[in-house]
Amino acid sequence: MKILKFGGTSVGSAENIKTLLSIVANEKLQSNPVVVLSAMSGVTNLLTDMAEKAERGEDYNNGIKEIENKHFEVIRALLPAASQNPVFTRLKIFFNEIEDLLQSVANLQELSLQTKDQILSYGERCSTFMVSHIATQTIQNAIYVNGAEYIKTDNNFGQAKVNTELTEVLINDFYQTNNSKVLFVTGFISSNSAGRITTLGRGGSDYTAAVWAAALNAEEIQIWTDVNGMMTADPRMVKKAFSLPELSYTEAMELSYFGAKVIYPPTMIPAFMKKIPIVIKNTFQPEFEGTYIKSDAKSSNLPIKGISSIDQISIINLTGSGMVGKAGFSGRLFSLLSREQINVVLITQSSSEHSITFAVKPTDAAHAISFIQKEFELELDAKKLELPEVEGNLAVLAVVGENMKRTPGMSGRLFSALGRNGINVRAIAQGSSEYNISVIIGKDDLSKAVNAVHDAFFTDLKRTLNIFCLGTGNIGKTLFNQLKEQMPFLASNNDLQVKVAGISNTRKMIFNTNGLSLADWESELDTNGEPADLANFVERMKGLNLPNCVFVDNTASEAPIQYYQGIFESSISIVTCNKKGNSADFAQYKSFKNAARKFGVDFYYETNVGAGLPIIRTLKELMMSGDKVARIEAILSGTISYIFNNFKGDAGFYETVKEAQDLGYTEPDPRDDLNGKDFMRKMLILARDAGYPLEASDVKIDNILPEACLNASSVEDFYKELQANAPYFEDLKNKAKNDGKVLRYIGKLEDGKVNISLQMVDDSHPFYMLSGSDNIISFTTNRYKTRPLVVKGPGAGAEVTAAGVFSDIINVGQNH
Ligand SMILES: NC(=O)C1=CN([C@@H]2O[C@H](COP(=O)(O)OP(=O)(O)OC[C@H]3O[C@@H](n4cnc5c(N)ncnc54)[C@H](O)[C@@H]3O)[C@@H](O)[C@H]2O)C=CC1
Ligand SMILES: N[C@@H](CC=O)C(=O)O
Ligand code: NA
Repeated sequence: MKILKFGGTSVGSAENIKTLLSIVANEKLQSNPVVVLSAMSGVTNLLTDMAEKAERGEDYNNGIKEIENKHFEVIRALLPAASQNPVFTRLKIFFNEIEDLLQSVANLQELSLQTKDQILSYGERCSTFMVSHIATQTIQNAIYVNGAEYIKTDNNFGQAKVNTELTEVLINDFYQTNNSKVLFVTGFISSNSAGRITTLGRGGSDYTAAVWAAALNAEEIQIWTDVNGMMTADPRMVKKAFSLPELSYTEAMELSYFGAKVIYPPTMIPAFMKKIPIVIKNTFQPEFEGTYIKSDAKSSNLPIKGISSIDQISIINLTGSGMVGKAGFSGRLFSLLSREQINVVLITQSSSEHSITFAVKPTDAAHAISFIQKEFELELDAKKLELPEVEGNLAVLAVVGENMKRTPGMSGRLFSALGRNGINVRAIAQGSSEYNISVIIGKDDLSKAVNAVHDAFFTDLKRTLNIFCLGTGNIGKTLFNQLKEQMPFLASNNDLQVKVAGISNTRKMIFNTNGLSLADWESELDTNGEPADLANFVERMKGLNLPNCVFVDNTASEAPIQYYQGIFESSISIVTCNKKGNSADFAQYKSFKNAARKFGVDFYYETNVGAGLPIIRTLKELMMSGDKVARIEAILSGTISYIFNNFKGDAGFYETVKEAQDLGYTEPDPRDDLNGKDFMRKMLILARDAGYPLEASDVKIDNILPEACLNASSVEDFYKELQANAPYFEDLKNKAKNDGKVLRYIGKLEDGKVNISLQMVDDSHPFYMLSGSDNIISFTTNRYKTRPLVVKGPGAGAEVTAAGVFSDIINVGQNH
């Protein structure tokens, strides 16, 4: 025999009651279930509200009308007219009794807990009477049972304690003579030895179900609610939360203690004691298997079962020498708090015994402090104890699961997820059961923390990276295309989901925490974007406080650089192809590196040198393993490389530069390429990464342009000057050709000095053979001494650059 308990929403409307009855009818095919019902959703609140209004002498009549309508609407919808009258009549009697009670409350302007229980009891009585009567239409032998008559309690109105022995006898006696029937039992309500109504407190209908199940040794309790069982986290906070197929009783207890509102486990203890399995089912999706809570839950391979949280908590810190070595101190403290009915959520004590921290509900904090001040007055006066301090605006996050037991690395995983996301942990507690690790963090960080921790533990799910992208030009646009194309690949091969949470260019900006569509981000930005505002873009990114966050700078602008430091400080990683940051003054370059390290995030800029070619990471890996760079020789301007590779035969210089620009090789301002500045930036970044604290002014640059071209005040003028100076470039070309050589613009770092020079090289030079926008770099180091390490390939262009930015982003993802 099974106990089926339905919550408020399941009896909340005609439609839902129909579903409920079909579930009961289906169960009846196996055996007659005992059905426990709650009040219709909203009714208990209405009754409470009316009772309180009556006590204050306010008008409460609208409430009765509302309750009446709720029930009558269902009756009219589900019963044929001829069968409605007996139900109307009985409910009318109930409503009259409620009115009488409220009238006496109003007369006395006093609401005792006893009277309140009496008033609240009508919620379950009305719903259960109504549903049982409707049930008789389709279910044979359905009867109404006032559960208050069989659950006997003490006189603790509002939260009565069950007299188990007596209750079990009464339930069994009743059941013996009625087991051929389908019993519809009121949840939540009970009675004392004098027969007065009492109630079972929070989760009371679950309690009723558990008490009946224990008394009758039921084979299972089904809790029918409106969600898919117990989930790994609150689905309103964590979109990726999923339903758990099985949990142990302990895990269910731990998960529910902090937050998961599906059941209130203390009420299930009678069932736990008798090892009766509990299954949480969804009335609105009956085919869903549900979550099984049982003593022999199959051990799953999930590292944890879930993450629960409380978003409102305060902590109280007690410090002082008076505590050291005093065995009775914490005993006194916590018996005081328990005596005063202050619920302590979590406790930590440092091993020096110099301080105790405990967490309470914010509404209890002030009381706790004043009780402590009274209790420890002597110690406070003698300065053996400091005045207790309260800290508010905090939250608790707890990871829960029996698999954590004796598994090293669990707390490591928790804290590194929190650390990488810049979440400061105020206090920590781990039960010695090792089923639960709880941390106290800032309330504003809770959602970010729960999501980051969920990603860190449930690694079979796709981890989410939230990226905020600045720049939608040549590179930015190409990156979005690549991301769009590679999404399915990333999901299946890297378990990674990249969400573009914000985009800005110089005109407009837009945000979407669910991820902007990569198919139509452009029209989305145009039509729904707000005017761009860089400071605001950065502030909003920080304010959203999303987990696993990356700022991607695809501009050529100096403007974003001033925000890098603050972005790192907010524990947000940066990926950039923009060289302006790393090539400004050395102190700033250094401070970015330090900030990224200090705040535990990544700063990746592979495309600063040689676009997607693995140059920065090659150098970094050499340096990390202790190698020393003796010399770097390199061609690092894709634009100039392209020009020298194609400025041949009849080709004109001006036309070749134009081609390079059209192919997407040049900087937004092509003068930056031709005047050597872009090359200089790359050499400077390499030299710095190789350990030389150089400034831009330390780099000597051979100029390849005539004065007039260098001085051009606009790009348009620049191109005009290139045309006007055609003979100069023709001359250069012919000179090289006549000597059987090619033109090469080569950068060199040696003995800590950097220069970039125009050279004519013959076919014996390793840089002779290049084509397209090829870059080449050769590293001579302690280990690569006689033959250098060489990297060569296309060093400019939108596809290869965006690909480099893309792989930097993926690398950040791998570190999460
Ligand atoms: N083209 C190439 O082969 C390579 C380019 N790069 C770098 O890529 C970067 C981007 O180049 P392109 O895409 O060609 O430039 P672009 O001029 O096509 O696009 C730049 C984008 O940045 C936006 N932007 C500029 N300032 C901004 C600000 N303050 N706030 C918001 N948005 C702003 C612009 O609106 C535009 O959407 C440059 O830093 C360049 O050095 C790096 C390696 C190779
Ligand atoms: N404009 C640059 C592109 C890469 O940084 C170049 O030509 O090399
Ligand atoms: Na590179």
